[in-house]
Amino acid sequence: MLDSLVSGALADASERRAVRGLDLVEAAALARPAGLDALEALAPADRVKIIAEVKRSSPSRGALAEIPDPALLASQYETGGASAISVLTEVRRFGGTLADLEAVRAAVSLPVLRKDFIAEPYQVFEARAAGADLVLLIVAALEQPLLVELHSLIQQLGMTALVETHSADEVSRAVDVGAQVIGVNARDLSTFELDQDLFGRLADQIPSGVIRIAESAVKTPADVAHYRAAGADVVLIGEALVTGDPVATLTEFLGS
Ligand SMILES: O=P(O)(O)OC[C@@H](O)[C@@H](O)c1c[nH]c2ccccc12
Repeated sequence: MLDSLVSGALADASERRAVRGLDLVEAAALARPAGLDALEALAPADRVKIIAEVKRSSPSRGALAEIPDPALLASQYETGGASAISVLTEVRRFGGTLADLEAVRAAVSLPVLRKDFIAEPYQVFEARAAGADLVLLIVAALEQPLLVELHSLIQQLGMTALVETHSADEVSRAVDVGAQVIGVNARDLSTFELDQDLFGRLADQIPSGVIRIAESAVKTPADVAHYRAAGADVVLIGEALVTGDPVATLTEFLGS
């Protein structure tokens, strides 16, 4: 499944590139005002932080919410106390677009994450051109040399990579590239199985000084507390926020 998500995302990127070539996207990326400091926004604090996700659907859960106005949802996330906004830009299975990300960028003053299946430099330039401050890199989808290349391009463009892992081996690969932000996804992107205890098993392997993010499977304040107790600085939440009242849910989760 992960392979087909990546190849779909690359096919879509190559269609976009046929319309708007690498030179144009690169120029647009370089013309953007400097991005926001995601490392500062997500820095460990005496309370847990939340990255709130704009997510219409997913291959494992199907349709979640229509989200006719992603900018409005993102503003509600900001009001509710989110520290950053994640925007799914994958079209085929998640129903997102880069236009969603641009709209969100214009509506909030928080760092914005491009959540997609990034596997080539063109997609990184697109992210910056659309106003992203953070870009997701999924270790399981990338050979190490490509992970190194994309990670360094993200940094050169003044952005921060959220390097996503799902095993001890992947955490060491993330540490090897010098990741400053490491996520552990409770969902296995090949089988879609959830393991909420995976974060706790891997957290000790993430060096201190690196921001630790627990991703997926948060439905209740107790789930937030569970990840916090296991050492999460930040929790990334999608479904529970798009299917509930965003401000009330965030307020409740941040109080936990
Ligand atoms: O909706 P949830 O269970 O709160 O999960 C959010 C987020 O972690 C999930 O959307 C996600 C984590 N890593 C990904 C990689 C690609 C696509 C989606 C994801």
